[in-house]
Amino acid sequence: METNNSRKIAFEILKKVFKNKSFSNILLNDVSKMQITEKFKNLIFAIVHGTITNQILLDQVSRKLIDVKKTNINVQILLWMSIYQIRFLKTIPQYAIVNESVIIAKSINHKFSGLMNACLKKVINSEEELFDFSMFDEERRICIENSFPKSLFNLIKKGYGIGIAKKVAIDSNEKPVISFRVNTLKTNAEDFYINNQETYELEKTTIKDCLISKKAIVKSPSYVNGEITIQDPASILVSNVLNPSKDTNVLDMCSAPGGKLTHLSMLMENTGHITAYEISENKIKLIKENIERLGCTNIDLKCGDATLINQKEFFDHILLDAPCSGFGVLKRKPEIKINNIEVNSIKAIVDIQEKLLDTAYFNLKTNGTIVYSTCTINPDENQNQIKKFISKYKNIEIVEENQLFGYEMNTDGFYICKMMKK
Ligand SMILES: C[S@@+](CC[C@H](N)C(=O)[O-])C[C@H]1O[C@@H](n2cnc3c(N)ncnc32)[C@H](O)[C@@H]1O
Repeated sequence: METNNSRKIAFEILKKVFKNKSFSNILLNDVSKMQITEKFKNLIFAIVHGTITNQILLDQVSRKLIDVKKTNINVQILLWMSIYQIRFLKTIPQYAIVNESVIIAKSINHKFSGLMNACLKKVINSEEELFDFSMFDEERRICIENSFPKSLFNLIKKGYGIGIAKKVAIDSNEKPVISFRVNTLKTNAEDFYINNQETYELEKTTIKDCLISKKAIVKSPSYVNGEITIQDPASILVSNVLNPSKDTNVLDMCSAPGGKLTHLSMLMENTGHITAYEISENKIKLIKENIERLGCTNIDLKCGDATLINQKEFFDHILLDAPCSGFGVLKRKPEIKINNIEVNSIKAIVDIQEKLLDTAYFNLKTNGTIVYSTCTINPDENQNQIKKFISKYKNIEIVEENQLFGYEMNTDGFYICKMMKK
Protein backbone atom coordinates (compact mmCIF):
# COMPACT_ATOMS: atom_id res chain seq x y z
CA MET A 1 0.00 0.00 0.00
CA GLU A 2 2.70 2.42 1.02
CA THR A 3 4.51 1.92 -2.30
CA ASN A 4 1.33 2.98 -4.10
CA ASN A 5 1.28 6.11 -1.99
CA SER A 6 4.91 6.88 -2.76
CA ARG A 7 4.23 6.94 -6.49
CA LYS A 8 1.05 8.94 -6.03
CA ILE A 9 2.96 11.49 -3.92
CA ALA A 10 5.72 11.66 -6.56
CA PHE A 11 3.07 12.15 -9.26
CA GLU A 12 1.39 15.01 -7.35
CA ILE A 13 4.76 16.74 -6.89
CA LEU A 14 5.67 16.32 -10.56
CA LYS A 15 2.33 17.83 -11.66
CA LYS A 16 3.13 20.92 -9.58
CA VAL A 17 6.64 21.13 -11.04
CA PHE A 18 5.63 20.70 -14.67
CA LYS A 19 2.32 22.57 -14.62
CA ASN A 20 2.91 25.35 -12.04
CA LYS A 21 6.70 25.68 -12.33
CA SER A 22 7.06 24.90 -8.59
CA PHE A 23 10.52 24.02 -7.30
CA SER A 24 10.89 20.34 -6.40
CA ASN A 25 13.33 20.97 -3.52
CA ILE A 26 10.65 22.87 -1.58
CA LEU A 27 8.05 20.13 -2.23
CA LEU A 28 10.53 17.38 -1.38
CA ASN A 29 11.34 19.16 1.86
CA ASP A 30 7.70 18.57 2.87
CA VAL A 31 8.14 14.88 1.98
CA SER A 32 11.16 14.60 4.26
CA LYS A 33 8.87 15.59 7.17
CA MET A 34 6.20 12.95 6.34
CA GLN A 35 5.55 9.94 8.57
CA ILE A 36 6.68 7.35 6.01
CA THR A 37 9.70 5.07 5.98
CA GLU A 38 13.10 6.24 4.65
CA LYS A 39 12.80 3.62 1.89
CA PHE A 40 9.65 5.23 0.49
CA LYS A 41 10.98 8.75 0.96
CA ASN A 42 14.01 7.73 -1.09
CA LEU A 43 11.77 6.28 -3.80
CA ILE A 44 9.82 9.55 -4.01
CA PHE A 45 13.06 11.55 -4.18
CA ALA A 46 14.47 9.27 -6.89
CA ILE A 47 11.33 9.40 -9.06
CA VAL A 48 10.87 13.17 -8.75
CA HIS A 49 14.51 14.11 -9.27
CA GLY A 50 15.07 11.52 -12.03
CA THR A 51 11.94 12.43 -13.98
CA ILE A 52 12.80 16.14 -13.95
CA THR A 53 16.47 15.55 -14.82
CA ASN A 54 15.55 13.27 -17.75
CA GLN A 55 12.33 14.96 -18.89
CA ILE A 56 13.47 15.86 -22.41
CA LEU A 57 14.60 12.26 -23.04
CA LEU A 58 11.44 10.77 -21.49
CA ASP A 59 9.28 13.09 -23.57
CA GLN A 60 11.05 12.00 -26.77
CA VAL A 61 10.41 8.35 -25.88
CA SER A 62 6.74 9.16 -25.12
CA ARG A 63 6.39 10.75 -28.55
CA LYS A 64 7.15 7.36 -30.08
CA LEU A 65 4.19 5.92 -28.12
CA ILE A 66 1.46 8.55 -28.08
CA ASP A 67 0.25 11.62 -29.93
CA VAL A 68 1.25 14.27 -27.38
CA LYS A 69 -1.05 16.89 -28.91
CA LYS A 70 -4.05 14.70 -28.15
CA THR A 71 -2.92 13.36 -24.76
CA ASN A 72 -3.90 14.84 -21.40
CA ILE A 73 -0.84 16.47 -19.74
CA ASN A 74 -1.37 14.51 -16.49
CA VAL A 75 -1.18 11.27 -18.48
CA GLN A 76 2.04 12.47 -20.12
CA ILE A 77 3.58 13.28 -16.73
CA LEU A 78 2.58 9.86 -15.43
CA LEU A 79 4.06 8.25 -18.52
CA TRP A 80 7.38 10.13 -18.05
CA MET A 81 7.72 9.04 -14.42
CA SER A 82 6.80 5.43 -15.27
CA ILE A 83 9.22 5.22 -18.18
CA TYR A 84 11.88 6.73 -15.91
CA GLN A 85 11.41 3.92 -13.39
CA ILE A 86 11.53 1.19 -16.05
CA ARG A 87 14.70 2.61 -17.61
CA PHE A 88 16.65 3.84 -14.59
CA LEU A 89 15.37 2.10 -11.44
CA LYS A 90 16.23 -1.46 -12.43
CA THR A 91 15.86 -2.91 -8.92
CA ILE A 92 12.08 -2.30 -8.92
CA PRO A 93 10.07 -5.17 -10.43
CA GLN A 94 8.57 -4.03 -13.73
CA TYR A 95 5.12 -5.47 -12.91
CA ALA A 96 4.96 -3.23 -9.82
CA ILE A 97 5.72 -0.14 -11.90
CA VAL A 98 3.06 -1.04 -14.48
CA ASN A 99 0.39 -1.99 -11.92
CA GLU A 100 0.75 1.13 -9.87
CA SER A 101 0.95 3.45 -12.88
CA VAL A 102 -2.25 1.91 -14.24
CA ILE A 103 -3.99 2.56 -10.89
CA ILE A 104 -2.92 6.21 -10.97
CA ALA A 105 -4.00 6.50 -14.63
CA LYS A 106 -7.41 5.14 -13.65
CA SER A 107 -7.65 7.80 -10.91
CA ILE A 108 -7.15 10.52 -13.55
CA ASN A 109 -9.88 8.94 -15.69
CA HIS A 110 -10.68 5.24 -16.05
CA LYS A 111 -10.33 5.49 -19.84
CA PHE A 112 -6.54 6.10 -19.49
CA SER A 113 -5.72 2.81 -17.77
CA GLY A 114 -5.65 0.76 -21.00
CA LEU A 115 -3.44 3.33 -22.72
CA MET A 116 -0.98 3.37 -19.79
CA ASN A 117 -0.84 -0.41 -19.67
CA ALA A 118 -0.20 -0.68 -23.42
CA CYS A 119 2.49 2.04 -23.46
CA LEU A 120 4.44 0.60 -20.52
CA LYS A 121 4.33 -2.97 -21.89
CA LYS A 122 5.79 -1.57 -25.12
CA VAL A 123 8.57 0.17 -23.18
CA ILE A 124 9.41 -3.10 -21.43
CA ASN A 125 9.41 -5.11 -24.65
CA SER A 126 11.13 -2.59 -26.93
CA GLU A 127 13.23 -0.56 -24.49
CA GLU A 128 16.46 -0.33 -26.52
CA GLU A 129 14.65 0.58 -29.73
CA LEU A 130 12.63 3.30 -28.00
CA PHE A 131 15.74 4.78 -26.39
CA ASP A 132 17.72 4.74 -29.64
CA PHE A 133 18.20 8.24 -31.12
CA SER A 134 21.05 7.43 -33.50
CA MET A 135 18.87 8.59 -36.41
CA PHE A 136 19.45 12.21 -35.36
CA ASP A 137 22.57 14.33 -35.97
CA GLU A 138 25.16 14.26 -33.17
CA GLU A 139 24.20 17.56 -31.52
CA ARG A 140 20.49 16.70 -31.35
CA ARG A 141 21.29 13.20 -30.12
CA ILE A 142 23.54 14.51 -27.31
CA CYS A 143 20.82 16.97 -26.27
CA ILE A 144 18.10 14.28 -26.18
CA GLU A 145 20.23 11.63 -24.48
CA ASN A 146 21.31 14.08 -21.78
CA SER A 147 17.97 15.91 -21.60
CA PHE A 148 19.71 19.17 -22.41
CA PRO A 149 17.67 21.99 -24.01
CA LYS A 150 18.79 22.59 -27.62
CA SER A 151 18.39 26.38 -27.22
CA LEU A 152 20.85 26.33 -24.29
CA PHE A 153 23.22 24.06 -26.24
CA ASN A 154 23.19 26.61 -29.09
CA LEU A 155 23.80 29.52 -26.70
CA ILE A 156 26.85 27.78 -25.18
CA LYS A 157 28.09 26.64 -28.59
CA LYS A 158 27.90 30.22 -29.92
CA GLY A 159 29.65 31.63 -26.84
CA TYR A 160 32.29 29.01 -26.08
CA GLY A 161 32.45 26.55 -29.00
CA ILE A 162 30.98 23.16 -29.86
CA GLY A 163 33.45 21.10 -27.78
CA ILE A 164 32.53 22.90 -24.55
CA ALA A 165 28.79 22.78 -25.34
CA LYS A 166 28.99 18.99 -25.74
CA LYS A 167 30.92 18.54 -22.48
CA VAL A 168 28.50 20.81 -20.54
CA ALA A 169 25.49 18.89 -21.92
CA ILE A 170 26.95 15.50 -20.98
CA ASP A 171 28.03 16.76 -17.55
CA SER A 172 24.57 18.18 -16.78
CA ASN A 173 23.33 14.72 -15.71
CA GLU A 174 26.24 13.94 -13.39
CA LYS A 175 25.43 13.47 -9.73
CA PRO A 176 26.83 16.48 -7.86
CA VAL A 177 29.25 15.82 -5.02
CA ILE A 178 28.39 16.57 -1.39
CA SER A 179 30.89 19.27 -0.58
CA PHE A 180 31.22 21.63 2.34
CA ARG A 181 33.35 24.38 3.79
CA VAL A 182 35.01 23.92 7.16
CA ASN A 183 34.29 26.95 9.33
CA THR A 184 37.65 28.11 10.65
CA LEU A 185 35.88 30.37 13.15
CA LYS A 186 35.09 27.15 15.06
CA THR A 187 37.66 24.51 13.95
CA ASN A 188 40.18 23.96 11.15
CA ALA A 189 40.07 21.81 8.03
CA GLU A 190 42.92 19.48 8.99
CA ASP A 191 41.52 18.70 12.48
CA PHE A 192 38.03 18.27 11.07
CA TYR A 193 39.34 15.88 8.42
CA ILE A 194 41.28 13.79 10.93
CA ASN A 195 38.43 13.61 13.46
CA ASN A 196 35.62 12.87 10.99
CA GLN A 197 37.24 11.06 8.07
CA GLU A 198 35.64 7.71 8.88
CA THR A 199 32.24 8.96 10.02
CA TYR A 200 31.55 10.92 6.82
CA GLU A 201 33.98 9.18 4.40
CA LEU A 202 35.76 12.45 3.69
CA GLU A 203 37.99 13.38 0.77
CA LYS A 204 40.30 16.37 0.51
CA THR A 205 40.08 18.85 -2.42
CA THR A 206 42.51 21.35 -3.91
CA ILE A 207 40.33 24.22 -2.68
CA LYS A 208 41.18 25.78 0.67
CA ASP A 209 38.89 24.60 3.53
CA CYS A 210 36.72 22.57 1.14
CA LEU A 211 36.09 18.86 1.78
CA ILE A 212 33.93 16.26 0.06
CA SER A 213 31.79 13.75 1.91
CA LYS A 214 30.42 10.45 0.62
CA LYS A 215 27.69 10.51 3.28
CA ALA A 216 24.79 12.92 3.80
CA ILE A 217 26.09 15.56 6.16
CA VAL A 218 23.40 18.22 6.15
CA LYS A 219 21.66 17.24 9.40
CA SER A 220 24.87 16.08 11.11
CA PRO A 221 25.94 17.46 14.52
CA SER A 222 28.93 19.13 12.80
CA TYR A 223 26.53 21.06 10.57
CA VAL A 224 24.13 21.97 13.37
CA ASN A 225 26.92 23.27 15.63
CA GLY A 226 28.38 25.38 12.81
CA GLU A 227 31.69 23.59 12.24
CA ILE A 228 30.78 23.19 8.57
CA THR A 229 28.41 24.60 5.95
CA ILE A 230 27.27 22.98 2.72
CA GLN A 231 28.78 24.79 -0.27
CA ASP A 232 29.87 23.86 -3.78
CA PRO A 233 33.67 23.92 -4.38
CA ALA A 234 33.31 26.54 -7.16
CA SER A 235 31.23 28.74 -4.86
CA ILE A 236 33.93 28.44 -2.16
CA LEU A 237 36.47 29.71 -4.68
CA VAL A 238 34.61 33.03 -5.04
CA SER A 239 35.28 34.47 -1.57
CA ASN A 240 38.78 32.94 -1.63
CA VAL A 241 39.45 34.98 -4.79
CA LEU A 242 38.22 38.23 -3.18
CA ASN A 243 40.31 37.33 -0.10
CA PRO A 244 39.41 40.44 1.94
CA SER A 245 42.04 41.77 4.35
CA LYS A 246 41.33 41.83 8.07
CA ASP A 247 39.90 45.03 9.61
CA THR A 248 38.54 46.39 6.32
CA ASN A 249 35.11 47.56 5.14
CA VAL A 250 33.51 44.95 2.92
CA LEU A 251 30.25 44.96 0.96
CA ASP A 252 28.32 41.84 -0.13
CA MET A 253 25.66 43.17 -2.50
CA CYS A 254 23.52 40.04 -3.03
CA SER A 255 23.88 37.80 -0.06
CA ALA A 256 21.13 35.13 0.31
CA PRO A 257 21.42 32.43 1.50
CA GLY A 258 24.75 33.65 2.87
CA GLY A 259 27.27 31.00 1.77
CA LYS A 260 29.83 33.48 0.44
CA LEU A 261 28.93 36.13 3.03
CA THR A 262 29.74 33.86 5.99
CA HIS A 263 32.88 32.75 4.14
CA LEU A 264 34.02 36.40 3.89
CA SER A 265 33.42 36.79 7.62
CA MET A 266 35.49 33.67 8.26
CA LEU A 267 38.37 34.88 6.05
CA MET A 268 38.37 38.19 7.97
CA GLU A 269 38.38 36.25 11.27
CA ASN A 270 35.36 38.26 12.43
CA THR A 271 37.31 41.54 12.24
CA GLY A 272 36.43 44.70 10.29
CA HIS A 273 32.89 45.24 9.08
CA ILE A 274 30.78 43.58 6.40
CA THR A 275 27.65 45.28 5.05
CA ALA A 276 25.39 42.69 3.45
CA TYR A 277 22.38 43.42 1.23
CA GLU A 278 19.58 41.12 0.09
CA ILE A 279 16.48 42.33 -1.74
CA SER A 280 14.23 39.40 -0.95
CA GLU A 281 12.61 39.75 2.47
CA ASN A 282 11.74 36.06 2.79
CA LYS A 283 15.40 35.05 2.40
CA ILE A 284 16.62 37.24 5.28
CA LYS A 285 15.66 34.67 7.95
CA LEU A 286 17.81 32.01 6.28
CA ILE A 287 20.84 34.34 6.11
CA LYS A 288 20.37 35.22 9.79
CA GLU A 289 20.22 31.52 10.72
CA ASN A 290 23.47 30.87 8.85
CA ILE A 291 25.21 33.87 10.43
CA GLU A 292 24.12 32.67 13.87
CA ARG A 293 24.97 28.99 13.31
CA LEU A 294 28.44 29.78 11.95
CA GLY A 295 29.25 32.34 14.66
CA CYS A 296 29.85 35.39 12.42
CA THR A 297 29.89 38.62 14.41
CA ASN A 298 31.13 41.26 11.93
CA ILE A 299 28.07 41.39 9.61
CA ASP A 300 25.46 44.13 9.31
CA LEU A 301 22.59 42.59 7.31
CA LYS A 302 20.16 44.86 5.44
CA CYS A 303 17.08 43.95 3.46
CA GLY A 304 17.09 46.26 0.44
CA ASP A 305 17.92 46.93 -3.19
CA ALA A 306 21.69 46.98 -3.61
CA THR A 307 21.45 49.26 -6.66
CA LEU A 308 20.48 52.03 -4.21
CA ILE A 309 23.60 51.78 -2.00
CA ASN A 310 25.07 55.24 -1.65
CA GLN A 311 28.34 55.19 0.31
CA LYS A 312 30.66 56.73 -2.26
CA GLU A 313 34.12 55.12 -2.34
CA PHE A 314 33.64 53.68 1.16
CA PHE A 315 34.39 49.97 0.65
CA ASP A 316 37.81 48.28 0.44
CA HIS A 317 36.39 45.06 -1.01
CA ILE A 318 33.09 44.33 -2.77
CA LEU A 319 31.50 40.99 -3.65
CA LEU A 320 28.87 41.12 -6.36
CA ASP A 321 27.57 37.56 -6.65
CA ALA A 322 24.91 38.61 -9.09
CA PRO A 323 21.45 37.19 -9.83
CA CYS A 324 21.81 35.19 -13.05
CA SER A 325 20.25 32.62 -15.36
CA GLY A 326 21.78 29.75 -13.32
CA PHE A 327 22.94 27.60 -16.25
CA GLY A 328 25.92 26.48 -14.14
CA VAL A 329 23.76 24.74 -11.54
CA LEU A 330 21.70 22.36 -13.70
CA LYS A 331 23.07 19.35 -11.78
CA ARG A 332 21.51 20.68 -8.57
CA LYS A 333 18.45 22.45 -9.99
CA PRO A 334 17.33 20.43 -13.03
CA GLU A 335 14.11 22.48 -13.25
CA ILE A 336 16.18 25.16 -14.97
CA LYS A 337 16.45 22.73 -17.93
CA ILE A 338 12.70 22.36 -18.31
CA ASN A 339 11.65 25.97 -17.84
CA ASN A 340 11.88 27.41 -21.32
CA ILE A 341 14.87 29.65 -21.66
CA GLU A 342 13.35 32.99 -22.53
CA VAL A 343 15.59 35.50 -24.25
CA ASN A 344 13.62 38.41 -22.73
CA SER A 345 14.10 37.26 -19.16
CA ILE A 346 17.85 36.87 -19.73
CA LYS A 347 17.97 40.40 -21.15
CA ALA A 348 16.28 41.69 -17.95
CA ILE A 349 18.86 39.85 -15.79
CA VAL A 350 21.74 41.30 -17.85
CA ASP A 351 20.34 44.80 -17.26
CA ILE A 352 20.12 44.27 -13.47
CA GLN A 353 23.69 42.93 -13.39
CA GLU A 354 24.88 46.05 -15.24
CA LYS A 355 23.12 48.35 -12.74
CA LEU A 356 24.60 46.42 -9.81
CA LEU A 357 28.08 46.74 -11.35
CA ASP A 358 27.61 50.52 -11.74
CA THR A 359 26.68 50.73 -8.05
CA ALA A 360 29.68 48.62 -7.07
CA TYR A 361 31.99 50.97 -8.97
CA PHE A 362 30.50 54.04 -7.26
CA ASN A 363 30.92 52.58 -3.77
CA LEU A 364 34.41 51.08 -4.22
CA LYS A 365 37.51 52.88 -2.87
CA THR A 366 40.48 53.67 -5.09
CA ASN A 367 42.83 50.65 -4.84
CA GLY A 368 39.83 48.61 -3.68
CA THR A 369 39.00 45.23 -5.20
CA ILE A 370 35.76 43.75 -6.47
CA VAL A 371 34.79 40.21 -7.40
CA TYR A 372 31.93 39.83 -9.87
CA SER A 373 30.61 36.27 -10.01
CA THR A 374 27.69 34.31 -11.46
CA CYS A 375 26.71 30.65 -11.42
CA THR A 376 26.04 30.64 -15.13
CA ILE A 377 27.60 29.81 -18.49
CA ASN A 378 26.53 32.67 -20.72
CA PRO A 379 28.93 35.25 -22.23
CA ASP A 380 26.37 38.08 -22.01
CA GLU A 381 26.16 37.70 -18.24
CA ASN A 382 29.87 36.96 -17.82
CA GLN A 383 32.73 37.91 -20.17
CA ASN A 384 30.69 40.38 -22.27
CA GLN A 385 29.20 41.99 -19.17
CA ILE A 386 32.71 42.63 -17.81
CA LYS A 387 34.02 43.86 -21.19
CA LYS A 388 31.23 46.48 -21.12
CA PHE A 389 32.11 47.38 -17.51
CA ILE A 390 35.83 47.92 -18.08
CA SER A 391 35.25 49.89 -21.26
CA LYS A 392 32.88 52.18 -19.31
CA TYR A 393 35.22 52.70 -16.33
CA LYS A 394 38.77 53.18 -17.55
CA ASN A 395 40.37 52.90 -14.09
CA ILE A 396 39.08 49.35 -13.59
CA GLU A 397 41.64 46.64 -14.27
CA ILE A 398 41.07 42.87 -14.39
CA VAL A 399 43.24 41.03 -11.84
CA GLU A 400 42.03 37.51 -12.68
CA GLU A 401 39.18 36.00 -14.67
CA ASN A 402 38.02 32.41 -14.65
CA GLN A 403 35.13 30.56 -16.28
CA LEU A 404 34.41 27.16 -14.76
CA PHE A 405 32.06 25.04 -16.87
CA GLY A 406 31.42 22.48 -14.13
CA TYR A 407 32.75 19.38 -15.93
CA GLU A 408 36.39 20.04 -14.97
CA MET A 409 36.06 18.84 -11.34
CA ASN A 410 32.34 17.99 -11.10
CA THR A 411 31.47 21.35 -9.53
CA ASP A 412 28.86 23.98 -10.37
CA GLY A 413 29.65 26.17 -13.36
CA PHE A 414 30.84 29.59 -12.19
CA TYR A 415 32.27 32.80 -13.65
CA ILE A 416 34.62 34.63 -11.27
CA CYS A 417 36.27 37.93 -12.16
CA LYS A 418 38.42 39.92 -9.75
CA MET A 419 39.05 43.58 -10.58
CA MET A 420 40.81 46.56 -9.03
CA LYS A 421 39.93 50.26 -9.11
CA LYS A 422 43.10 52.21 -9.84
C1 LIG B 1 23.27 34.29 -6.73
S1 LIG B 1 22.27 34.69 -5.41
C2 LIG B 1 23.43 35.10 -4.17
C3 LIG B 1 24.05 33.89 -3.50
C4 LIG B 1 24.87 34.29 -2.27
N1 LIG B 1 25.91 35.23 -2.61
C5 LIG B 1 25.50 33.09 -1.58
O1 LIG B 1 26.66 32.81 -1.80
O2 LIG B 1 24.82 32.44 -0.78
C6 LIG B 1 21.69 36.29 -5.86
C7 LIG B 1 20.82 36.94 -4.80
O3 LIG B 1 20.67 38.31 -5.18
C8 LIG B 1 19.42 38.75 -4.72
N2 LIG B 1 19.14 40.02 -5.47
C9 LIG B 1 18.66 40.18 -6.72
N3 LIG B 1 18.58 41.46 -7.05
C10 LIG B 1 19.05 42.17 -5.98
C11 LIG B 1 19.22 43.55 -5.70
N4 LIG B 1 18.89 44.49 -6.59
N5 LIG B 1 19.71 43.91 -4.49
C12 LIG B 1 20.04 42.97 -3.56
N6 LIG B 1 19.88 41.65 -3.77
C13 LIG B 1 19.41 41.25 -4.96
C14 LIG B 1 18.52 37.58 -5.01
O4 LIG B 1 17.34 37.63 -4.24
C15 LIG B 1 19.41 36.39 -4.66
O5 LIG B 1 19.19 35.99 -3.34
